Amino acid sequence: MLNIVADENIPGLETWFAPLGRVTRVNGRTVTPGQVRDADVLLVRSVTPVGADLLEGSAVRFVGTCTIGTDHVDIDWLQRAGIAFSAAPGCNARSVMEYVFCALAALDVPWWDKSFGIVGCGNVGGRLYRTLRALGLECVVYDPWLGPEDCADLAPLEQVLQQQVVCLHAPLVRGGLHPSLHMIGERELAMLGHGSVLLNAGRGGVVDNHALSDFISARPDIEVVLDVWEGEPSIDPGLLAKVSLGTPHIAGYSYDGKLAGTELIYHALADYLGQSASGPGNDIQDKTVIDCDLGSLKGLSGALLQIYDPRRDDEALRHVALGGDLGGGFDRLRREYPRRLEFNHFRLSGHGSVVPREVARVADVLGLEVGAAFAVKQERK
Ligand SMILES: NC(=O)C1=CN([C@@H]2O[C@H](COP(=O)(O)OP(=O)(O)OC[C@H]3O[C@@H](n4cnc5c(N)ncnc54)[C@H](O)[C@@H]3O)[C@@H](O)[C@H]2O)C=CC1
Ligand SMILES: O=C(O)C(=O)[C@H](O)COP(=O)(O)O
Repeated sequence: MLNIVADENIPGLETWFAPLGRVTRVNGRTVTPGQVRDADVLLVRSVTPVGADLLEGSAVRFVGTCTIGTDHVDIDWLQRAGIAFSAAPGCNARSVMEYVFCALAALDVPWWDKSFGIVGCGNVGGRLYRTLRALGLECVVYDPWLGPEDCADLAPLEQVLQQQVVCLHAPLVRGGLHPSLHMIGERELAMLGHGSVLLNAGRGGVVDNHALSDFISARPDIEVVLDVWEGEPSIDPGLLAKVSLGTPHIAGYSYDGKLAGTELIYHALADYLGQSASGPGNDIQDKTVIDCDLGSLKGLSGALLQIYDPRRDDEALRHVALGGDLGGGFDRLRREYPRRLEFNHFRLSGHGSVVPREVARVADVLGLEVGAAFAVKQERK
């Protein structure tokens, strides 16, 4: 029987993988070579460094990470060792995009009236870019691997950093032509415009956290939102104290996104094993009704917070920091993360009887259903 060793934080682990083999749960942060030596398959999330140190001499023939990011995996070594590898591209991209809008709503930023800069325009940044453009917002993109045929709004990094909201969605790349490690340092931070928002939901190391900490002290006009940090889970409590919103690397933690990661790796493993399998499906419920004010875009922004309010994650992280065990608390918050569903599981409804056409349009672009109780107001031209 196939021996599958897997991070215990993979949702739906037994439901999905038990039909393929015997599943042994391990702690992804502390898994040892001894625990994987006799495994055929290793399934991880982003907290497990995977390479020679863990797998040399093991029986592992397939590694799957149920995440978008792959910076924790030494893919070249796996290739040299003849070990098959799969990641889960795009699985939680919508979750991260929704985090961006909810974070802006939580900071009371009128996002429908801002210019945006995006660094890294792949599954996450690209989804955000297309949504912003569909909303009619100004948005420029820095991505050194893209050309004008991929994106009409490419711009130099300097220009991207001068927008009112700057969103970082680059992977952590340590070498090669375009390394991203500390690509946002003292010099780049100084390019941010007065009163702008800087949000990092890519990887902590893309921003020099030490430089960022000094920068925030000198520039209190900038709102910084950090979901990812250098040194996770033992992040800098001084930096946490300074940011406007700080969350424990959960931007991609919608239940849908996590489950999609599991599902993609399940199919990759089934393919590798030469099995055709449809899998067990998911148990995500139908629409929840949100009672809200849809009389204005500000009201719609408030409705987003009823779906997901990142201030709760921020408060929980600050609370564990006060307790003294920030590293342990950071991981515990992630392990015990509540089930958060994406926008398409909600129907906006509530007081008032008409919704301005613009609000209905924006809700639609964001993937939110407006309840039938509302008649969309036909504004006079
Ligand atoms: N906070 C969270 O919970 C999550 C964070 N992530 C992070 O976000 C990253 C991006 O995710 P996806 O868009 O799905 O990945 P992707 O691989 O689809 O796209 C990454 C994009 O970044 C670009 N890029 C590479 N080097 C760059 C550089 N030096 N400067 C600017 N752009 C660069 C690539 O050309 C590509 O277009 C992931 O690698 C992961 O590290 C992903 C999911 C959840
Ligand atoms: O998919 C990615 O890449 C992410 O950043 C994940 O949201 C990270 O989640 P964990 O693997 O750390 O649980």
